Amino acid sequence: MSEVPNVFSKKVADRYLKREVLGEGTYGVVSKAIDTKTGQIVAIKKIRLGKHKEGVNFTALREIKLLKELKDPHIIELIDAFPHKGNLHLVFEFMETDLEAVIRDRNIVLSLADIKSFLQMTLKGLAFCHKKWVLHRDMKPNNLLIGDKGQLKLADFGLARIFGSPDRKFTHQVFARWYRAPELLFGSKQYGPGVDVWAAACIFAELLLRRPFLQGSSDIDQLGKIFAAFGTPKPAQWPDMVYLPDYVEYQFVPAPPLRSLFPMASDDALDLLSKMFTYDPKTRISVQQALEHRYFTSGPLPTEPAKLPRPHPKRESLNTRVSDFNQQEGPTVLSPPRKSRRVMPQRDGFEENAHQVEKSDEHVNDIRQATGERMSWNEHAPMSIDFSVFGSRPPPRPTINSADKSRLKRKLDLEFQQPDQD
Ligand SMILES: Nc1ncnc2c1ncn2[C@@H]1O[C@H](COP(=O)(O)OP(=O)(O)OP(=O)(O)O)[C@@H](O)[C@H]1O
Repeated sequence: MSEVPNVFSKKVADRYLKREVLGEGTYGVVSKAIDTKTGQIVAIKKIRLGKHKEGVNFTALREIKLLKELKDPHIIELIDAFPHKGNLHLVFEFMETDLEAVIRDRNIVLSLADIKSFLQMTLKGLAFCHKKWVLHRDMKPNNLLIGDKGQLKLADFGLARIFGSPDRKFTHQVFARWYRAPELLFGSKQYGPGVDVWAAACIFAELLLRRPFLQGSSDIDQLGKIFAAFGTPKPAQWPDMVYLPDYVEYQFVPAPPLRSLFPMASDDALDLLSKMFTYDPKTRISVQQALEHRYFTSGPLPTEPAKLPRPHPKRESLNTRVSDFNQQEGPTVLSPPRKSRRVMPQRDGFEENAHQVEKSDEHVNDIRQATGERMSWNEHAPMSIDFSVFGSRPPPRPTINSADKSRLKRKLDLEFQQPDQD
């Protein structure tokens, strides 16, 4: 802590002694603090009220009260909430690190049992909230906090509902897109718990690959990445898709075998993944069903939380993230006709991919070498495959013209510019 005198003595609401800033997220700055009433270390999130300048409305206050009552071993406890100098302060239990730090720490080897344990705790937290009819809507590894005994807890639960969908203009918010379900990307306004299941599946995939699985650079590109991985959905597979507000037709591409994307995963893991990544939210597995999947009872059993690997010191700058991840190439957006605009994943590269992926471990090692990945992981180490290595040449740039581009962007990003109505 560099400027101890300034921050150390700051007392908020006659109870909390604010310490250093831990970071800044979508809704505002988070600081470490001591609760003088209990002696407990806490994290205080100062919510910028922004559009809600007139104050937090009654509904928001009621929702916050509800969040305070959501108590579960896998949910971050909201200890207190109070207004201070025109900002709303939310006081949470303090957590040591988060899942993003675990995934990114290359000194950490994650065994299949560790991955199972992290996923199980994530799903347990979600199951508790879904039972209480609360959705998370912004699941991503940095919202999964990890305590000093290895316990994983979901953070930021319900905030999207209270304060509106996060404003994607914040740099760090681009990551949230990678975890968005296809129905959200197609503009669905009547989504349900399936959005959290999709996001949990992306996190499961990320634990296996040790890199974000579907790194779209725009909402259109995100759908392109999803379709490249699982095949373009046919209407029979997802009948409601064509009626979604922002539906655009994408060129059909077949799905490569799931095994080719996750060579190290067990059959049970792949089966669960495919059920969580089901396109139609109506047939997507629920969190409770996912928890009852045989993946969790077949060996290796989930590692006990206290025995899970944890990074040493945490807390890196939010700004380092973009450059850390190797962004994948975007899909090709074909020119109009407007109504039948099509977006297609990089087809050539992908066919090559499908051909190549009938592979052995030897092939996996080739890919590792091609991507410059470390070879030091042991047998249990998860691996990571970069889609882009399959295509030998970079895809052509999107040919969509700028007027159409801004129209499409407006359409697809609309919900981020307005607080949610629900
Ligand atoms: N309960 C907590 N205990 C310890 N650190 C926390 C806690 N909550 C948040 N932090 C840390 O504070 C910083 C900001 O967190 P915040 O949740 O506001 O944003 P974020 O998770 O980084 O991004 P986003 O808002 O996009 O989810 C992060 O470094 C986060 O790990």
